[in-house]
Amino acid sequence: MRYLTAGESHGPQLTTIIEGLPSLLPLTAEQINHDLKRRQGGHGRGRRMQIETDTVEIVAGVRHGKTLGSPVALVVTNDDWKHWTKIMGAEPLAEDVDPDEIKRQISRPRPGHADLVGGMKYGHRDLRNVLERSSARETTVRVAAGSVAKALLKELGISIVAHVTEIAGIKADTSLLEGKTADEIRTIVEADACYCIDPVASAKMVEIIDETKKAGDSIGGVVEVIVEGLPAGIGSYVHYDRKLDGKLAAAMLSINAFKGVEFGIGFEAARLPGSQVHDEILWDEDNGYMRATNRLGGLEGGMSTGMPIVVRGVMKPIPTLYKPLQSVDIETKEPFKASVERSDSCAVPAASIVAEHVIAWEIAKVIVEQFHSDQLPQLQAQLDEMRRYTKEF
Ligand SMILES: Cc1cc2nc3c(=O)[nH]c(=O)nc-3n(C[C@H](O)[C@H](O)[C@H](O)COP(=O)(O)O)c2cc1C
Ligand SMILES: C=C(O[C@@H]1CC(C(=O)O)=C[C@@H](OP(=O)(O)O)[C@H]1O)C(=O)O
Repeated sequence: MRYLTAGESHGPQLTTIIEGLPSLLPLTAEQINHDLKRRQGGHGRGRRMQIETDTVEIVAGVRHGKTLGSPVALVVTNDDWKHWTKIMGAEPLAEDVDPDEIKRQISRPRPGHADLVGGMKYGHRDLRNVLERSSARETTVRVAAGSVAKALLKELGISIVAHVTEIAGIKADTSLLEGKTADEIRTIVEADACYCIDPVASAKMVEIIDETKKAGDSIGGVVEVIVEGLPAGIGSYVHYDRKLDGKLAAAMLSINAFKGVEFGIGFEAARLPGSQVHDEILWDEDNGYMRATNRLGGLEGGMSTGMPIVVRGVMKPIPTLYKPLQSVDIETKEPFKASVERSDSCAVPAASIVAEHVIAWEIAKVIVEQFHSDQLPQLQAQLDEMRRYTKEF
C-alpha cells in the first residue's frame, strides 16, 4: 500500500492517490471529513484555518460506499486559492504583467523553515516556490490518507488515538489515561481545546499559548499516539527495513516540525536498570500471553508484542514568529528582521491529529504487506487467525 500527495499551500487543491487498499472496505467522505476538522482545530491555530473548511471529495476507487480495490483518489480544495489565483497560477504570466506586482516574490528566508536551503537546492530565487510545498498545509491530505487507513484498522479490530501530553513544559497527568480504551480517550480529548486528557493541564496550556501569542513568540510540545488491538508479530526482526518501530519513528519524524520520537518510557530507559525497563511475560488460559507492564510501548525486536503501541513525538515551536528573528535578504545580502502576516502560534494539538494519521497509515501498510489482502474479508480472516494462533502458541 502506498500513497502520493500533491498540492501547494495556496494552490487550487491538495490531492492524494492511495494504491493497494483491499476491496470491500466501507468508506465515506463523512468519516474522513471528521478527521480533517479535528486537524484544523486545537487551540493556537492562526487565521488561515478560519478561511479553510477542509472537506474531501472521493474522486476514484469507491463505489456506493465501498472500495473497489482500484486506486482511491481524494481531493481537498483550498478555499484560499481564490485570493491567490494570479500569484499561484500554473500559466506563464502575460507579457504586459509586472511580475513584481503579481508574484509576491519572497527573498527573505525565515529561520527554522525550508526557505533558504530549499531555494539553494532547487534554484529558486523566489522562496515562495519552496514554502508553498514545505508548508504543513500538506498534512491535510496525509490526514485524509490516514483516515482511510483508520477505516481499515477499525474493520480489523484495531483502534488508534492521539492526545497532547505536553505544551511548553506544562505536562498532562497521564495517569488519567489508565483503564480507558482508545475510543474512550478519543471522546474525552476531542472535546478538549488542546486535545489533552487532563482538563487542569489543558487550561494552563491554553493560557500559555495565549500569552506566547501576545508576546509574538511560539511554543512546541509532545504528542502521544496509542494503538490498541494489534496482534503480536506485526513487523519483523529479520531485516532492518522491516522493523515496525523504525517505520513508526520515520513516520512521526516526517511530520513538519517534529524533531524526536520515543516509545513507551522512551528516553527514561537510559536512566533505569533493566529490571525496571523490560516487560515481564505472563500467561493465562483466557488471554494467552500478556505483559505485566508496557514500558517498551508494545514493541520488541521490531515487532508488535500484542500490548498497545505507545509512541510519542516532540514538536519544535512554530518557526514563523511575530517577534522577528535575524536573517539575510538573498538579493541584497543585507541583514533584516523578519515581519510576519499570519501564522499559528502553537500547532501541537493539530499536529497530534497528524501524528495519529501517519501512524495509522504505517500500521495499516505493514498489515496489508504481511497478509494476503486483496479483499477485506480475507484480510479479516487472517488477522483473526493470527490472534488465535499467537494466543495458543
Ligand atoms: C499542523 C502544523 C501546522 C503548522 N503551522 C505552521 C505555521 O502556521 N507557521 C509556521 O511557520 N510553521 C508551521 N508549522 C511548522 C512548519 O511547517 C515546519 O517547521 C517547517 O515546514 C520546517 O520543517 P521542519 O521544522 O521539520 O524542519 C506547522 C506544522 C504542523 C505540523
Ligand atoms: C494551512 C495550514 O497550516 C499552515 C502551515 C504553515 C507552515 O508554514 O507550515 C503556515 C501557515 O500557512 P499560511 O501561510 O497560509 O497562513 C499555516 O496556516 C494547515 O495546517 O492547513
